[in-house]
Amino acid sequence: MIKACVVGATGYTGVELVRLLSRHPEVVIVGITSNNYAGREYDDLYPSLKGYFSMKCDELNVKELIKKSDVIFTALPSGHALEFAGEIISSGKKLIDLGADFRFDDPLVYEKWYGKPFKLHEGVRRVYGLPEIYRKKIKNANVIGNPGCYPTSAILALAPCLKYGLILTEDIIIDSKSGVSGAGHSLTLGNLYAECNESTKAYGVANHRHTPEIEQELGKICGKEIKVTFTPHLVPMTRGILSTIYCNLKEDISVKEVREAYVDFYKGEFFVKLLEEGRFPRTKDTYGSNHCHIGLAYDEHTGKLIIISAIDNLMKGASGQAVQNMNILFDFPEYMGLDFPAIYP
Ligand SMILES: NC(=O)C1=CN([C@@H]2O[C@H](COP(=O)(O)OP(=O)(O)OC[C@H]3O[C@@H](n4cnc5c(N)ncnc54)[C@H](OP(=O)(O)O)[C@@H]3O)[C@@H](O)[C@H]2O)C=CC1
Ligand SMILES: CC(=O)N[C@@H](CCC(=O)OP(=O)(O)O)C(=O)O
Repeated sequence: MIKACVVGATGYTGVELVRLLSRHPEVVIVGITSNNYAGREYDDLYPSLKGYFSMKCDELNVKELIKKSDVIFTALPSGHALEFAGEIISSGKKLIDLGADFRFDDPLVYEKWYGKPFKLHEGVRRVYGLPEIYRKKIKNANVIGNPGCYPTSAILALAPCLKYGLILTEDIIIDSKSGVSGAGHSLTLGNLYAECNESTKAYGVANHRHTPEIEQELGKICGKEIKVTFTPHLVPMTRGILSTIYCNLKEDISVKEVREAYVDFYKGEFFVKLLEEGRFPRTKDTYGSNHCHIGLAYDEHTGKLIIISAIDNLMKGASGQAVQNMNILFDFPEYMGLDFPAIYP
């Protein structure tokens, strides 16, 4: 059994992590922290876990957490994990950060978009934690920068096309919709029921901070700099991300070849499912699961390839993916503790 701590256990991704880790056959949770609820019983705060997990929330004390754990998950607003990552790494323990602190190859990009100074600590072997692309590197890393939710949906959808050079790298448009849990549990006017129910809005238009993350990863896959148009939308549901992507298929490529490329790229991948021709993903089919569903269509009228992906933002978009990364780090089967379908309907 390995010992795990969750820092920021009372946020939406934190609760999802606790739900998953408390049922994981090879993990025991030895510490949980909260900012506002230190001293409170966890299953009092989250009755959904009554009978499964009970523990008092602690204030954050990094030294104490390091002493008792093998792996520390940080589910905090960006900027915090950077402050104590060095201490965790020098102790030989592993860090899986669900925020953005360790996602960027270029510190200047992180500093520009997240407004915090970046320093990479000595001994850090950092990796972008998208298992379907970086599995081998994840194995040897000690810090995992768990991907953002929108980037996970966009990168998994586009990776085969870019890897095999099937589309033009210009004019890629990513139109994404997210459920409100994507914004976390802090009180924000725009996320109140009366503001977002029966309403859909675009936000972060032409300047969302997931744009550079998506561009970094797509650029590495195809070996050249890439620019994308990315527009996120808030839709009135709790969980889920649906991304509809428009791109230009190269003239000599058939849609049959595209399908074959996806089948090949995701061969043996438990968590990524390519839907049959004519079928398209729905967030409902990934709700509560770690799966990503992908659908493909070719618009003969415009020559556009349309790729649609669906994930659960708290699962494949955050905590499920974090557990998948932990499984790789500790040599457990990748699907351990994640081997269940979506909740339907
Ligand atoms: N929600 C999502 O779908 C996704 C989120 N992420 C990223 O994961 C991270 C966590 O997100 P999410 O769970 O939604 O956020 P929440 O706002 O729901 O939770 C944040 C957690 O961090 C704690 N916290 C906040 N400020 C501090 C502080 N100064 N010191 C110590 N603890 C603090 C909170 O404690 P308290 O409860 O006491 O306030 C809470 O436990 C973020 O970086 C987010 O960007 C990534 C992918 C998807
Ligand atoms: C609906 C909603 O508000 N979603 C969040 C995505 C959160 C996230 O993944 O952000 P990080 O990159 O900071 O981890 C947003 O758009 O900011």
